[in-house]
Amino acid sequence: MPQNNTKKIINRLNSSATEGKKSFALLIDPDKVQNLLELQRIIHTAIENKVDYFMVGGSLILSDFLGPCISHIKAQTEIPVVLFPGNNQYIDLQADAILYLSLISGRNADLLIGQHVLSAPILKRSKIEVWPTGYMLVDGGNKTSVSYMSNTNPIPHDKYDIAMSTAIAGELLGQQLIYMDAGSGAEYMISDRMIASVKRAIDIPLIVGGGINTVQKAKSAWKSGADVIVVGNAIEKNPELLIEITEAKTLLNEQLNVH
Ligand SMILES: CC(C)=CCC/C(C)=C/CC/C(C)=C/CC/C(C)=C/COP(=O)(O)OP(=O)(O)O
Ligand SMILES: O=P(O)(O)OC[C@@H](O)CO
Ligand SMILES: [Mg+2]
Repeated sequence: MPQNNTKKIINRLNSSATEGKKSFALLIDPDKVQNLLELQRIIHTAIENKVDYFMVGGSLILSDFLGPCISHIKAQTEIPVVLFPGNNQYIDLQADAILYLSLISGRNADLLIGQHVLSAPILKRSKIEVWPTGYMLVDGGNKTSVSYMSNTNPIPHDKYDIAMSTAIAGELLGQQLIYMDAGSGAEYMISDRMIASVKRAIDIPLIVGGGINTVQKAKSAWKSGADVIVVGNAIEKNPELLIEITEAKTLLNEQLNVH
């Protein structure tokens, strides 16, 4: 059975990026959801404030909440749910799309191609949109779950040329998105200068995440060139931040004259 070739959601993401419209993805880690009531509260706030994407996933998922998280969101909204899997076990085909991550900042063959071989047939048979994504870890000051679990060295925080060359290589290899991540709960987010140099070098959308924990950091990531920012930890700690960030996004898009 063929893959869904229409790829409506990534096409929309591409158009927004081309127009310069900024987007916001809320990352939900199924293991951090205490109960369905709490999940319901965050989903409700996210829908009310019109987040652009839900991302669901983690480096290590121990709970049985991945499926219920996705079905709860899907039951209430058309906002796309995008899987953000740490490995081929964390796939749930109820999601609308999957970040098909290849960890191009690392030299771990399993995360460059191994997990893909294991998951390719099931994805090919499904209707989920598969988004080929060059995933780049950048040092954010502390050891994060993703750097430990991936057993790779992140790109040093101030090595702009390495980041730029890696992103270009990803694009030339056919990746459709670049995701630069300082890792969940990073001490410091990716620098404005690195975001700007990567954005200038590529013609595909740029997703930035890791350590974005204030509205100022969200704005500076967008202004530096991120098309989509991803926030997880900080909203788990303070759900009000979701409202502030979505307001800042609306304002910025108005200033940029993109709606
Ligand atoms: C192709 C398929 C099916 C999987 C790809 C697998 C790859 C390449 C993964 C890259 C390495 C990795 C472990 C990514 C996980 C990134 C992720 C979902 C991070 C979310 O945050 P956590 O790392 O769970 O942070 P916490 O410590 O805050 O829970
Ligand atoms: O949890 P935070 O630090 O917001 O990071 C989000 C995401 O980029 C992690 O992979
Ligand atoms: Mg996690």
